Amino acid sequence: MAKVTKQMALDYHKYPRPGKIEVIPTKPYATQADLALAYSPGVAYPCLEIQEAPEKAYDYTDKGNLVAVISNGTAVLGLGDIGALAGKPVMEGKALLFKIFAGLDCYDIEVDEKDPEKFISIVKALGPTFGGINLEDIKAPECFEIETRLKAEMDIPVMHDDQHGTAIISAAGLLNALEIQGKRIEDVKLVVNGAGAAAVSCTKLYIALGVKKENVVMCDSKGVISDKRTDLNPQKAFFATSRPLSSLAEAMKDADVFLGLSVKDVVTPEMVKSMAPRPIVFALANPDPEIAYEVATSVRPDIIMATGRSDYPNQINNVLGFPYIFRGALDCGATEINETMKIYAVRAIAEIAKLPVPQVVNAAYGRANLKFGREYIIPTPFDPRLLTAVSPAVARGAMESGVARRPIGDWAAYDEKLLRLKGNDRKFTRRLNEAARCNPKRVVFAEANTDNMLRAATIAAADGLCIPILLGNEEMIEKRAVRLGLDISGIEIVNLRHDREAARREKYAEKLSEKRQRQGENFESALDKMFDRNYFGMMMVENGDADAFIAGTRAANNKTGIIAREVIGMKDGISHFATMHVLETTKGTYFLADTMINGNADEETLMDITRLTADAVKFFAHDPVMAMVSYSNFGSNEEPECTKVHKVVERMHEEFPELPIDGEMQINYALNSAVRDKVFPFNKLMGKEVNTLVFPNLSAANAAYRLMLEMGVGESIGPIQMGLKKPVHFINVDADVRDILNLIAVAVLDAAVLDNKC
Ligand SMILES: NC(=O)C1=CN([C@@H]2O[C@H](COP(=O)(O)OP(=O)(O)OC[C@H]3O[C@@H](n4cnc5c(N)ncnc54)[C@H](OP(=O)(O)O)[C@@H]3O)[C@@H](O)[C@H]2O)C=CC1
Ligand SMILES: CC(=O)C(=O)O
Ligand SMILES: [Mg+2]
Repeated sequence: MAKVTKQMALDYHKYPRPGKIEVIPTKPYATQADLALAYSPGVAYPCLEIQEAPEKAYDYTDKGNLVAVISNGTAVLGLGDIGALAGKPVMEGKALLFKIFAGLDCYDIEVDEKDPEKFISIVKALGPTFGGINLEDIKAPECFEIETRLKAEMDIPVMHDDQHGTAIISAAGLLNALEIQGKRIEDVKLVVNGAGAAAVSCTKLYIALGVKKENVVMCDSKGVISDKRTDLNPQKAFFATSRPLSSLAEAMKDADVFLGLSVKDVVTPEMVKSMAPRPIVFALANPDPEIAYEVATSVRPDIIMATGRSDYPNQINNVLGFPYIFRGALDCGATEINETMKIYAVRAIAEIAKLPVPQVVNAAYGRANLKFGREYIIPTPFDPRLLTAVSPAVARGAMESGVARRPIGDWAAYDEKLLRLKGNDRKFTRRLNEAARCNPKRVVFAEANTDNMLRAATIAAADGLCIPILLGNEEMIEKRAVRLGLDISGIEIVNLRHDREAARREKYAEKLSEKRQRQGENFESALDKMFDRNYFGMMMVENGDADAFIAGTRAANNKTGIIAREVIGMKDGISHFATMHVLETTKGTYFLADTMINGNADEETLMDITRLTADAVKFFAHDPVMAMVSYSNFGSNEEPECTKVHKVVERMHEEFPELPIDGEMQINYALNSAVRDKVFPFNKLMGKEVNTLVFPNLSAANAAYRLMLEMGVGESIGPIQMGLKKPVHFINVDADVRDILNLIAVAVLDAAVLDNKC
């Protein structure tokens, strides 16, 4: 599982633009008429409708899909009172999670106000904007009063996630952990460390699920909460014990369950050793738990251990709950999030962990075999079933408890809606990365001495995406890593110019000269070439010492392309290689070729590009529907540039009659099937949506994909090399880390398919 360094986290937040979220319009805005509808004068009509009937805000605005994450920064993660502004990255993070996991729009709102009364009135005044309010990282005891008042005074669901989100997720984990450990909830002795927002709510929910209050001991920063203490607020006083316990260590003796929602490192190995047989330890302080996972599991092999971290098994983090809880609540117009809804959510989450784990989840966690048990008591945040299980459960809970203003009638249609939502978040890119992680391959980075390549290689290694081999001078690479704050320990570095590589250089030179003797290559000239990182790196792939090769941020692609032809060679029956870009847009996934290599493609070259593109689209498990793009339509212009495309279309129809391909055609006809089918009813793509565009030349293809990217079209993957015998890929000079990571995934998958293993 991925380990992150400080530098990786800072870079992630800073590049390519600061922060993690943006606002994207959902309606057309291109014309004067659009603007007259979006704003004045047209906008006045929905305003007046809403004035007359306020519930119409759910029809005419984003209110029903919009959540606010609101914090005053007084208890941010386990970092304490770091202030509203410093908490913003956490709140932006939650906004991102709302969007990607549940399709909910979300604004993060950091309020610089610690006075509960003033904070309440600020949040209350924001009510008209939102469909729900997620209070976050507000310290106890103020959070209790704040939440209680806002719930009572607002007509939309308000939930303090640190209290109830944590309670719901950890309760689901607890039910499953008890089942595995063979303990009954009514019998267990529970020790809770922390008596703040999260701890109080978790313990109350556990009691609602069956834990006996007299079996609970709670501690705060001053020690055991006993009935002798005079400094207790009402929430703490509720849990005060009469047992004569003076410390956490004493309380932990013979306890069945420990729940930590406090601060790091307050639990010792001795305390865990003293617990009852088959103990359960939830050490949930973030980012560092009350006791480290390795330490607790090493002293008690019979333990079930959970933390709030993603880099250990059993992550109990409220991300498993809040997106889906708010989704369900908003979709049925719930006025609140109540106990019934919470308990329904607990049971739904707990049940998912017992079902067989989908491959995408295993792949996301680099695991082959997640299975209900000691190291898997709770679903992982990447489990796509959470949305379709938890949101309907929450909505049913709302309806049964009578708080749903817009009850769901058609559950099948609701499931459909949720399934559609699941498909919206960079599906292609995610699947690509998940598939690559199934079978990570050895990837040579010829340009490990550039910042972005080194960053990408390090992330890919940590993420289990590939096994990087860095080409270059160890000292320089290590210095660069230190400067960038990257942890490259365990990553192989090959200094191809060093004496210790002499034997390998000679072996590769022999192979290359043998292969190319009839092109005038002798051993000496080949040996010279082995001092060049591109030759050496590609020879590693050719010789089986690596599975894939990546370069390009430094070298001109046409030069590396020539080397690739010499070293790797072309696929059978193909004379030209080419590149394709995949673009993920809000309209769907598109494949564009040739975006990078063939300057003036003649008919033969275009034929190769077209064949290769059809195969490459199939490689990505898509059915190609191909338009051959030009500035003329089906022979309407007889310029050589158009007839070239026309002839390729004819040849493709002859050679591949089953392949949906047509042209030449202008881009608007390619992308608008209704207009195309109306104007050219004879076209062979009738009723089909084109997903693959082959351009007549490099200028057009390159300009098209770059134009779309500059216009903010979304994620692009490429350039994906097509036509060489082995996975050798060249990235753009201006590639950022994300581009390189995507291309690594392509290269790994390419290598895995060559190996026939994935
Ligand atoms: N994994 C997850 O999903 C979640 C984890 N958390 C984590 O739980 C922790 C608490 O969060 P939250 O409840 O929001 O914060 P609060 O500020 O509301 O509560 C913190 C509590 O920890 C207690 N505490 C501090 N130091 C110690 C100590 N040495 N021994 C015992 N108790 C101590 C405080 O005691 P006192 O009352 O005396 O000040 C207080 O009761 C944080 O680390 C947070 O990251 C929170 C939510 C979700
Ligand atoms: C996860 C979370 O909300 C917290 O640690 O505060
Ligand atoms: Mg929190």
